[in-house]
Amino acid sequence: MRGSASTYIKQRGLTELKIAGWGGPADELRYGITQELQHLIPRLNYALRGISEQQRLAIYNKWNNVSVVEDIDYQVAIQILGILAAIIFVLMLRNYNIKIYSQALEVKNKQLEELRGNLERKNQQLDFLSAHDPLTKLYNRHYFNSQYIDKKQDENNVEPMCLIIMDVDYFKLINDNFGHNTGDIVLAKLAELLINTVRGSDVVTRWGGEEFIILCPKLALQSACELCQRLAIQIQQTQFTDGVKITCSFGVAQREANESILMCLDRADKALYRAKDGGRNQTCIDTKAVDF
Ligand SMILES: Nc1nc2c(ncn2[C@@H]2O[C@H](COP(=O)(O)OP(=O)(O)OP(=O)(O)O)[C@@H](O)[C@H]2O)c(=O)[nH]1
Repeated sequence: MRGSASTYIKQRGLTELKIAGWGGPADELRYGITQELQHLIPRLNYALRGISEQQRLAIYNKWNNVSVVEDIDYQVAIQILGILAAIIFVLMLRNYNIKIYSQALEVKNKQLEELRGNLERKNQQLDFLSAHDPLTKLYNRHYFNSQYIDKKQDENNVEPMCLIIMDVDYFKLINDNFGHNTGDIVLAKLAELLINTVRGSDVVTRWGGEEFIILCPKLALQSACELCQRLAIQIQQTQFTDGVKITCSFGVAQREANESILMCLDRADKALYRAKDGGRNQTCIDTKAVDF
């Protein structure tokens, strides 16, 4: 078979054919024989054993023209290595880019977090400013209006509720005699005194320049008047600043059934007017609802 493959290769001119495998000269010499000639086998074997190694190689080379090429295709290996290196490089580049991007994202996130915190603080400040008076830190008129005047009140609420309007007497003189700054200090201290004296549930509002409203839920008229007395005494006893002493006038009204807070406030205001008219430093009460 080997002889015929070799002949076939020669006949066809397949001299460039490369066969991977092993078929070196160490191969034993073999022969094929037809059945009729079997009696020649012992003699042929004897003849084969008598062939020297050199002769064997000569026979082999004559009939076996297949050369063994131990060929490793370095070009393919280099190409594969190149592709692998390129893939590794691309992956490393991608990882590097992801790392840089993540770091930049982290910085941006931190900045965003700071901005969010600042915005939240600013919003809280804005919320506070929209509801409070900056000088006294009490609720402002806008807050009182939105919470108690504009909002529909619960008409079925039968709990007593009182409104007190308090105004500083002759406050203009304090400004005139001691200066506007001193006037501001007096107002801020007065606000502190009010907050420290009323109950936690009472709502103290700076209604205007030196005018304040105290909304007292679940408080009967008598108790509201007593609160005014307590406040009047404390205010008279307080040294506000630089020996400045003040007095205040109070108007009180208890909310009638189904009466709006605005109407009740109007009655309290009228009572305050009477207190001022009656000589100041006193409390006046309005007991009946007013028709508009
Ligand atoms: N310092 C200071 N003064 C203020 C402020 N708001 C209003 N005022 C002053 O408060 C004074 C109020 O004066 P008036 O309305 O005449 O009342 P009054 O002098 O208290 O007199 P009666 O209320 O009638 O007892 C004015 O001089 C205002 O300029 C403020 O925020 N700070």
